[in-house]
Amino acid sequence: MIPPDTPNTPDTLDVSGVPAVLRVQDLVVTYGQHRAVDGVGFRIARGESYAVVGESGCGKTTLARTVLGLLRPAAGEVALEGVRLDQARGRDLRALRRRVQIVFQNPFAALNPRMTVARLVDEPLRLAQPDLTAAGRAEAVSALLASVGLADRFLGRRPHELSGGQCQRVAIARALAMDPVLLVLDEPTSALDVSVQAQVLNLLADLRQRRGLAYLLISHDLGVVRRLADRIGVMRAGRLVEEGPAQQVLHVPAADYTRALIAAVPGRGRAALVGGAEAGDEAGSGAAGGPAPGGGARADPLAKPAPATGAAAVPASELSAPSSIGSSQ
Ligand SMILES: Nc1ncnc2c1ncn2[C@@H]1O[C@H](COP(=O)(O)OP(=O)(O)OP(=O)(O)O)[C@@H](O)[C@H]1O
Repeated sequence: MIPPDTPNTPDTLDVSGVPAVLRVQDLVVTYGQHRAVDGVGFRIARGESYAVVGESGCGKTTLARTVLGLLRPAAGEVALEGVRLDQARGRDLRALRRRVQIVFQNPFAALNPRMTVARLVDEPLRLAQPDLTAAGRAEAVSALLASVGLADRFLGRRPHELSGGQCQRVAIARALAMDPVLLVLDEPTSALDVSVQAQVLNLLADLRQRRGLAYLLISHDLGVVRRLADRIGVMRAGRLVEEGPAQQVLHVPAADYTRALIAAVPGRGRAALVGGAEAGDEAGSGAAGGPAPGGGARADPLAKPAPATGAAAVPASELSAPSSIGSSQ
């Protein structure tokens, strides 16, 4: 058991007096001489959704991989519910890593094509609740699928027999099976058809409310950010250049760089960002589903292997076996 980071000064507590779900402080992550994350700090409270936005290469993925315990920082701290992830090793690290799950951009790539939906959701459940009987797990799988809007008739299907939106729902159910406190959402809708983007955004918004989950959202798409984020951190060249409540950052940005980012959102996307319902909603769903500015489909960046000379990767032996992070890449 790892002791909580010491001491819990008021500075490390959120407003409710409990440790923040995620606290990142003075974080530095390097690839050789290159500081991909350079002194970043922020915190996410229970049930809060925090978006990190910034152009390609600013360090969002590196930050996410470090929060997931896949990269070791060169300096600074990452704490989950007051427990230092950056200092954890072995079994403690694996236990902590289960508390943070990720939903990847491309749900097809994130699911083993040979497994049925039932097995895909059962797999992380076995890890999270090893004492559950087979009957208990079957019940739990059904309940998890129901929570993401999929009926039991999907249990026997494989990923190629599902739509993109259904695949993403299965990926979300897998993540939920680990009973996380924090979900990292890596461009969770940008590989999906526009018609289903809004549905998945609604599901994510709904799950957060129902389960009190916290989100770390990584996105190029300011329409998605507007829909899901309570607060926004704007990242540039490894640093946070602005942070604040979503409405404030999107409507009265303080930094020139943020203004430039918003100005770069083209046509409909910009309307979705600043205009509200009529501009970005999908069929009255209440979600902004505009296309990502510069955020078209791309390979899952979190899945890329760490280079031999790069940031310190956490050894494979310390990664928990098949989680929605592990086997899905
Ligand atoms: N494995 C690596 N080895 C060396 N340099 C890397 C590696 N991964 C990322 N970098 C560099 O670190 C910086 C941050 O990259 P990162 O992938 O974190 O950015 P990003 O904001 O997630 O970009 P994108 O939105 O395109 O995914 C970039 O300059 C990138 O070239």
